[in-house]
Amino acid sequence: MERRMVEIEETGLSFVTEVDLERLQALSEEWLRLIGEDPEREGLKKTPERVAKAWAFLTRGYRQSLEEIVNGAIFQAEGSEMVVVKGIEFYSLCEHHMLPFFGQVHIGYIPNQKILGLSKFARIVDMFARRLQVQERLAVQIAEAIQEVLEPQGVGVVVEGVHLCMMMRGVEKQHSRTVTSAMLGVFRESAKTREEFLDHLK
Ligand SMILES: Nc1nc2c(ncn2[C@@H]2O[C@H](COP(=O)(O)OP(=O)(O)OP(=O)(O)O)[C@@H](O)[C@H]2O)c(=O)[nH]1
Ligand SMILES: [Zn+2]
Repeated sequence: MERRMVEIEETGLSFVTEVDLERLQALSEEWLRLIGEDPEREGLKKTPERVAKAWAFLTRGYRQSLEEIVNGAIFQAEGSEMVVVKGIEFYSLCEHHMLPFFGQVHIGYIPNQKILGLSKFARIVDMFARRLQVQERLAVQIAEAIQEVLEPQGVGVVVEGVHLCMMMRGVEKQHSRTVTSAMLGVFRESAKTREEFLDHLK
């Protein structure tokens, strides 16, 4: 597959990513034919191009690295009080149906001399959400990334999500919500620490 760096305007953002846009575009055109549409009709003329760009954006997490995301925003800090960043919204795609699932991520950690720039938690969430995912792995990958970057005393991640594959098809359940979590270090070992974290989420 030919991959090269391309600049993409999408969702008000311009970003450079390595993706074969022409091939994605050709495949979306074929997809339109296969579902019984006419890719030549007025409304659909630019659709394959839009779809290719949208998918480049929705899967940009594959082409990002933790190092680039964190960008050195690690600071020395005294104290070992819990830090909680909650309600970080995410949009992801389930790997079984490639349909959206979305919701919120809550992160807590207890520093071990190093703290992270607050916006970087949201960037880490997006880096793993903008891929094909299962919600369980999303929680684990976020927790492990924070562990790797900060080596904290512990980290806890809770992900709450709703899955369109369960809403607009399949079992068609509109009100079920899925909660997954990953607890590392003291968040795993100490029930008290875990409780303190979960109390913050109430
Ligand atoms: N554990 C987990 N399962 C997921 C996630 N996203 C989607 N799924 C499930 O993946 C499963 C795939 O099941 P299959 O029986 O192979 O596929 P299907 O026939 O389309 O299943 P239905 O959705 O029940 O119609 C379904 O139960 C989905 O609900 C996720 O993030 N985590
Ligand atoms: Zn699914």
